[in-house]
Amino acid sequence: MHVTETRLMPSRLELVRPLKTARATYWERRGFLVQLVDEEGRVGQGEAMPLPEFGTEPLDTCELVIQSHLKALRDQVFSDSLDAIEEAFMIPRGDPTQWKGIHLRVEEDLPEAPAADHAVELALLDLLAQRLGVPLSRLLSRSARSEVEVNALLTSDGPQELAEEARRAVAEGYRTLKIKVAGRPIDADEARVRAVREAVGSEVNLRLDANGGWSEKEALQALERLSWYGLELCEQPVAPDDHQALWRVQRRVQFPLAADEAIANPASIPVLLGTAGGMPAARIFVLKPMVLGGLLPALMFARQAARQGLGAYVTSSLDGVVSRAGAAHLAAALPWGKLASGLGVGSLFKTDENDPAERAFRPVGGRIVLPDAPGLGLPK
Ligand SMILES: O=C(O)CCC(=O)c1ccccc1C(=O)O
Ligand SMILES: [Mg+2]
Repeated sequence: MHVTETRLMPSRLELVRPLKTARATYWERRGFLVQLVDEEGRVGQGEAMPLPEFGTEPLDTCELVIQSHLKALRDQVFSDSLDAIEEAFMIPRGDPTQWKGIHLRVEEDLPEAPAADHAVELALLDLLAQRLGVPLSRLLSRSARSEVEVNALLTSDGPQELAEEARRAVAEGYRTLKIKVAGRPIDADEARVRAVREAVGSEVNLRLDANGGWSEKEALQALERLSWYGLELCEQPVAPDDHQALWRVQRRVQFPLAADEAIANPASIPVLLGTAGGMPAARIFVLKPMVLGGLLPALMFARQAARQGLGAYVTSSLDGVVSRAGAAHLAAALPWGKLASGLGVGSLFKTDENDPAERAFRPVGGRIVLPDAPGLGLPK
């Protein structure tokens, strides 16, 4: 492919109402849209929405690194392959006269910037899949599924409102509900989880997310009490850097724990997966492409987890539709499709309901049916 033109535009999304997690409260999201144009006028799209509380770079670093990547890509010609895209983000070794393809990270002093890498990787993947005439999910895996199940993220605070929101989600067709917990007394969370379970009955999966907001002792107390209501899993019950605590809590509870914030640090991945010698610290991994630096690193992680007998699912990090589209294609390409993905956040933003891209990736009946068009399949 030949990148003849690059574009970078700021983007901003306002939430309908603030989203409170144990880690931060979000009112809006800011980031960048990237477009890459090839020699035949095709346009590949990518997006960065950094989430520094989850280990990505801040907004200003993100912009600088995207600019550096775009400069390195402009007027370059390279092979139409996933390998070429994967290699572009690695620091090349050895004799520079022997280097093949493109290299975006030649300068060692370019800061780590997973959200910036994500944006440029996604635009390259969209463009490559369009050039090859296949949906992005099929480019990632020949056995990709055509649709993905998603969870409903419930955002109310009080038990009654939460129960009402849960009822609406189940009536819409969602089979998995996700509730943010921690950052409040355990009694309050118990009242919330109980209200939801009573509202929706025993067949619906209830998934919790503590966003690292409990101490080990609190996590054990809370999860013992909340497990009474039947839990599918709990994301990140304890602090992200305490893998030992995660492992100890996992040994004490009957349902799987999912490592989310913990996997942002690449150095901890072998410990979490159990490939460093010990037991895995969690049974499931939450893959946020924005935090992991793109779809390809996330897919590698999922394949490694599957080899260890561990599960994985994809969630957005409260992103715009371009990122959510990419994450949906990744979810369809994961080795396991059993766990619902966290991609139904479009309705949390003040976006135009009739925007064709939002419509294409909005869950219907609790699932997203991927477009059949080449690339991301984002309508023009
Ligand atoms: O999983 C979902 O439904 C949406 C993603 C989500 O909950 C989230 C959104 C922004 C920041 C962190 C998280 C999280 O999973 O911890
Ligand atoms: Mg989470």
